[in-house]
Amino acid sequence: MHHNPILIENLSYTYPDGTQALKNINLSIQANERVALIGANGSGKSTLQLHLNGILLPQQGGVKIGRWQVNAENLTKIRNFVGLVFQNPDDQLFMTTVWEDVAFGPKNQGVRGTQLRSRVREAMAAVDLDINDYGHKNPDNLSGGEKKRVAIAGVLAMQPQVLVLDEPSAQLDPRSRRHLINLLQNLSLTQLIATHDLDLALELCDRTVVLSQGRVVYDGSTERVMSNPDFLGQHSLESPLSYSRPYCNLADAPTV
Ligand SMILES: Nc1ncnc2c1ncn2[C@@H]1O[C@H](COP(=O)(O)OP(=O)(O)OP(=O)(O)O)[C@@H](O)[C@H]1O
Repeated sequence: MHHNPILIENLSYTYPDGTQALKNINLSIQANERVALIGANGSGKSTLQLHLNGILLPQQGGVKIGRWQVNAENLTKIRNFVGLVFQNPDDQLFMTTVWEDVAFGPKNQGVRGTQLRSRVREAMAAVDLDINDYGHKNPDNLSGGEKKRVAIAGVLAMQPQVLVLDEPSAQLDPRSRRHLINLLQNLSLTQLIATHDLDLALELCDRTVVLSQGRVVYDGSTERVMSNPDFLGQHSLESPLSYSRPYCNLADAPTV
């Protein structure tokens, strides 16, 4: 039987202080789909993503990852299946060298020896970090964008089926951002990308889910929602640059 990699049904979540962060979320994502998750600050993007590898467990409703319900018993399977890249790489990097950090996940999965070394080498190459230049560095001493790339490499090294990214382009300079976009475009993995970078969403994702105050208020074509400034404005979002600047592509400008 075929299972979608992500299936969320009637999911609600309230933090201990009473903040209702998710309200009856329904979302189904197919294999190899790349979906953008957008919404203003506090709309619930991170809370939703934390449910996808069981850092938060459903209070009401359910989350299925492949064949498995997200619950305490299935956590190991879920975490091998879903790689989550946090918004802040400092929450993810804690070893004393970049090499050890990238190796941490696969080591935990029991990978050793040559296989481990090639996992680390390939994951670092994917994020364009030279293993000879960066392998021995202490992650604490890297720039924000470099840390982000190490965090992504650490997740890729576990060879997940689903990649969940929380604001992957934040802190990246334009060239690293471009590299990241190319990387994500070339990965044949199911991806859910929470982002404020709506141009990145437009470029990478045919489908966008918009959250507003804990609810899904849109699930459909990225082009369609991005070209609707009124709808975006109602949910405290701004049109991406590529739509708000009519002639950013000089070839489209009228000739006088
Ligand atoms: N640990 C927590 N305890 C209480 N409330 C929380 C906690 N974490 C988040 N919240 C609240 O839950 C709501 C959703 O927050 P969440 O971090 O999921 O939003 P977000 O869409 O990821 O925002 P951002 O774009 O700022 O990252 C917000 O109202 C937030 O204040």
